[in-house]
Amino acid sequence: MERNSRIFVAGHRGLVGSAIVRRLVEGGYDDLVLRGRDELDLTDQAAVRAFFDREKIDYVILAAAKVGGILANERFGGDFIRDNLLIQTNVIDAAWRAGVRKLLFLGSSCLYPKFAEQPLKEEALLTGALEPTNKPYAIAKIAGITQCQAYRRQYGFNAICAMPSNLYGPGDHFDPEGSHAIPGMIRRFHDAKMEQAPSVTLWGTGTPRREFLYVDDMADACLHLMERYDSEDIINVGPGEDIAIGDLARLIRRVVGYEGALTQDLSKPDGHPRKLMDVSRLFATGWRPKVGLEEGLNRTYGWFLENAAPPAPRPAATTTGEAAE
Ligand SMILES: NC(=O)C1=CN([C@@H]2O[C@H](COP(=O)(O)OP(=O)(O)OC[C@H]3O[C@@H](n4cnc5c(N)ncnc54)[C@H](OP(=O)(O)O)[C@@H]3O)[C@@H](O)[C@H]2O)C=CC1
Ligand SMILES: C[C@H]1O[C@H](OP(=O)(O)OP(=O)(O)OC[C@H]2O[C@@H](n3cnc4c(=O)[nH]c(N)nc43)[C@H](O)[C@@H]2O)[C@@H](O)[C@@H](O)C1=O
Repeated sequence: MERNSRIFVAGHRGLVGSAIVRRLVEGGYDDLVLRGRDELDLTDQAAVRAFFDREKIDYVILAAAKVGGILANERFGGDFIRDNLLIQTNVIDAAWRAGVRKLLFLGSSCLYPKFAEQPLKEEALLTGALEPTNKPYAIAKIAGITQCQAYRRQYGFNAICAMPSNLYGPGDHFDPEGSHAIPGMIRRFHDAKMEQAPSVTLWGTGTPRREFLYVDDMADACLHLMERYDSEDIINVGPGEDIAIGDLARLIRRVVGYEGALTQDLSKPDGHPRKLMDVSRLFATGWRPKVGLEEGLNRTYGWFLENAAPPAPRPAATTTGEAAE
């Protein structure tokens, strides 16, 4: 990608999209095309076609999608499959029709079978039953990968597909119910600290393991792949190490500075028992992550405090009716 290329970052306000914009600006790319959902609804095929006809885009990084944690995926599967099929089908097709030179599509490690051999090689895709909690989302994403591969074979369209591990960092969503594990736990430990609550509830058994990549490393990997990767084969993107959810919770408790107890809500789903990916294909291209989990959590909590923390609870009124000191 040349510094003056016209680059459309779809989903530029999201966790990944905003990190990609930061990384592009840092790299001196000065012709970024950014459209929020309010300006361009990517589920609207006519609007997407008209946008690509008008804007003469050179490169597309598709970081727009309907995304959420395990509970949101379990509860709103219709939204997840519909919106993701529409967004990706519209953008990939319109980009090809408009002569876009290269497009990056983002899958996810949760597309792999629930019980595939670990660490997960890219060849494991479609070799076994999916995890039920995010099957609608996973089926949509697998369709997106298949569309990219079919457009490369039939039309010579240079679309590549990355499979990110779980991601976290500045710009994440901290809603305690709909978010992913790290932002959800940061929010709950923070709220418990502010309210001096005696304990925090952990979803599920805490035994599943997850691989977490800091979002600025993800953004760096996206640019690396846009510059160096032109294969139809999917490519895993992650740090190549994972952590048990229970250990993650204790680490986040320390980062937030909460001193209460941990309880479990076994009514919440565990999801995949593990989905550690084999990242040797990525590492063979010379890329490595830079931000470890504890450092990433500290940076994320700092961003949360600056940008997303709810107002501190008002001190309880004293008997004289004035606020306590
Ligand atoms: N977060 C994670 O742990 C992982 C994410 N991924 C993938 O990375 C990509 C980005 O995810 P992430 O950044 O976390 O998601 P976010 O929810 O943070 O961002 C998604 C973005 O897509 C935009 N969007 C959603 N629907 C539409 C629409 N109809 N029209 C236009 N824009 C739309 C949102 O806009 P708005 O802000 O207006 O809602 C938002 O900016 C996705 O493809 C996801 O599948 C893969 C693995 C892990
Ligand atoms: C990212 C990727 O993968 C996602 O699936 P997931 O990895 O299972 O998502 P998750 O981060 O929400 O949960 C991870 C684990 O953590 C446990 N857990 C504990 N406490 C909280 C908690 O407070 N919130 C959440 N969300 N999970 C918690 C939770 O029970 C589960 O065992 C897809 O939805 C899909 O979005 C996708 O692409």
